[in-house]
Amino acid sequence: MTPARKARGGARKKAKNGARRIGLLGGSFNPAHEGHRYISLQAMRALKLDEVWWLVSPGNPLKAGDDDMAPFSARMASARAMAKHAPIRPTGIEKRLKTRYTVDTLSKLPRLYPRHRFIWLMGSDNLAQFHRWRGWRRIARQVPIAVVARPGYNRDAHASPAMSWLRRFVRPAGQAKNWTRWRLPALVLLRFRPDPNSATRLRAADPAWHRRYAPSPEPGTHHRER
Ligand SMILES: Nc1ncnc2c1ncn2[C@@H]1O[C@H](COP(=O)(O)OP(=O)(O)OP(=O)(O)O)[C@@H](O)[C@H]1O
Ligand SMILES: O=C(O)c1ccc[n+]([C@@H]2O[C@H](COP(=O)([O-])O)[C@@H](O)[C@H]2O)c1
Repeated sequence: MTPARKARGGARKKAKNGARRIGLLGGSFNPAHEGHRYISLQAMRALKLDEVWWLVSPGNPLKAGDDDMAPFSARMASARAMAKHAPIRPTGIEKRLKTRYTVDTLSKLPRLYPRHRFIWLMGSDNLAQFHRWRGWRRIARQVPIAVVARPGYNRDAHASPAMSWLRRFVRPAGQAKNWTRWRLPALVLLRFRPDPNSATRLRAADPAWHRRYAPSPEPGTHHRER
């Protein structure tokens, strides 16, 4: 091999090895909670990630019309507060890209971030209804998927229609750090200490939670004291 060719090969190798390893946690974050933070940090360790991106959804297609969905700005603000001082990046990229379906988001990301490698993270509640997502088999061919066990959902997830197809692609959790080398589809099941936090529970305790994140009024628009 000529020295120039060797150098080119070396550069290519470096680019591949230097790729950022990103976990994508899509969600409504209505609101963000400790469970999101906990599973993100645990997944970072288990999958040797550089960062976890929280894709704050402009609107989950399966939750369209839910009247307890807070405004995007409040959900985003709660995600920013919950992600503080952690290698977690809340992002409104789906709003910017105008994508609502995960399959569409995932087909755009590689062109925008050619030096990043992505793995999709989700709780087992989402695996239980994954067969209802648009193009779910295509999603499994786009990125590896890591499913995090969630109290109360694991049985349904394992018996789910999606799992009856995905089961043959399950990889051992002990090999989770090798996910960038997996042939797709590939699914890994991660078990951490079960985390009982849920946004449903938080909304039940404080339905007006989003008011805490309401934008402050423009100067001069607040009510005068009587
Ligand atoms: N405690 C948890 N354990 C495991 N996964 C979780 C947990 N909380 C949230 N997730 C996962 O994080 C992602 C985003 O979750 P989401 O924003 O819908 O929060 P949620 O608590 O599930 O909300 P809701 O109760 O409104 O359905 C989903 O993949 C969900 O499965
Ligand atoms: O693409 C779909 O058909 C689809 C259907 C349901 C949910 N999702 C995605 O799943 C993620 C979790 O949503 P949620 O509302 O359960 O937090 C979020 O990124 C949604 O956009 C995606």
